[in-house]
Amino acid sequence: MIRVAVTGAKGRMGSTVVQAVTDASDMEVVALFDAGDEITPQSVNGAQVAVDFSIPSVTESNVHALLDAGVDVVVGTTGWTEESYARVREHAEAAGRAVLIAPNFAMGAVLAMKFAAMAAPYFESAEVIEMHHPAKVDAPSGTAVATARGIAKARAEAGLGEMPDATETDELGSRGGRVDGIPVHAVRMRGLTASEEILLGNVGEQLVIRTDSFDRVSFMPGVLLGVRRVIGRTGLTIGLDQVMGL
Ligand SMILES: NC(=O)C1=CN([C@@H]2O[C@H](COP(=O)(O)OP(=O)(O)OC[C@H]3O[C@@H](n4cnc5c(N)ncnc54)[C@H](OP(=O)(O)O)[C@@H]3O)[C@@H](O)[C@H]2O)C=CC1
Ligand SMILES: O=C(O)C1=N[C@H](C(=O)O)C[C@H](O)C1
Repeated sequence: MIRVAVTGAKGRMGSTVVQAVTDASDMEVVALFDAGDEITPQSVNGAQVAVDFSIPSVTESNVHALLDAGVDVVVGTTGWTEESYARVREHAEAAGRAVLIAPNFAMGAVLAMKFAAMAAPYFESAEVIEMHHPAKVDAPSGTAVATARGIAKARAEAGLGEMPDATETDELGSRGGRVDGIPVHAVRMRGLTASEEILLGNVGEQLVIRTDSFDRVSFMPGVLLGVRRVIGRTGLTIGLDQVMGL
């Protein structure tokens, strides 16, 4: 049995993870953490892997505390930067432990990011629209940032230049934010859970890649896969695709 701790255990995602781990035949929940609970070598209660779905402002410090407690970590919380990745990579390597950080654990979203990067070199224009429930505290979504970065990297490697855009005035920021030059638009709407549309355009054609999570159970197969695959690794892995052989 894999002994699992969950941080952010009372949250929307954390409580769904607790149920999924409880239902998995090869795992058991051994520790739960929420705001105010201290993560120590004692309080992790022998956990081998922790799953963090907390909040962007605390996720990095949770990961450092979990590594200090001798636990590998699977992270779904957003808000990571190149600098925080670097600090965690260094800590995990020094500790001989593993951290897997994934902006999205839903299979559809993981594949949509992959397909977008594959398609990007063949289209003049690319924009990302992410759509989420109104209780989400961060924008743009971690998934949209990762999608845009993947598109930008693929465009750069293919030698593509600036996208066509004649906009001269945009006082309201209507053209969206830019992630590595790719426009990203965020919608917050009652009724939604998590959706993303990637629009790619050429003269006379458009490709739309869309992924929808209608329920948080959609993230659970990926989270459980991450728990199983993080064991035995060392250092930092970014993206579920990296442990899926994609
Ligand atoms: N990678 C993926 O596939 C997915 C990622 N996410 C991301 O996961 C994160 C959580 O989302 P969601 O579950 O909707 O958010 P919630 O706000 O529902 O849950 C966050 C939980 O973390 C708790 N918390 C606050 N501080 C701490 C702390 N120091 N240590 C441990 N727990 C703490 C909160 O407690 P309190 O309310 O008392 O402050 C709350 O219970 C977000 O960043 C979201 O973007 C979401 C879905 C999928
Ligand atoms: O807050 C959410 O709900 C989600 N957050 C992640 C993100 O920011 O990409 C993953 C998914 O979109 C749901």
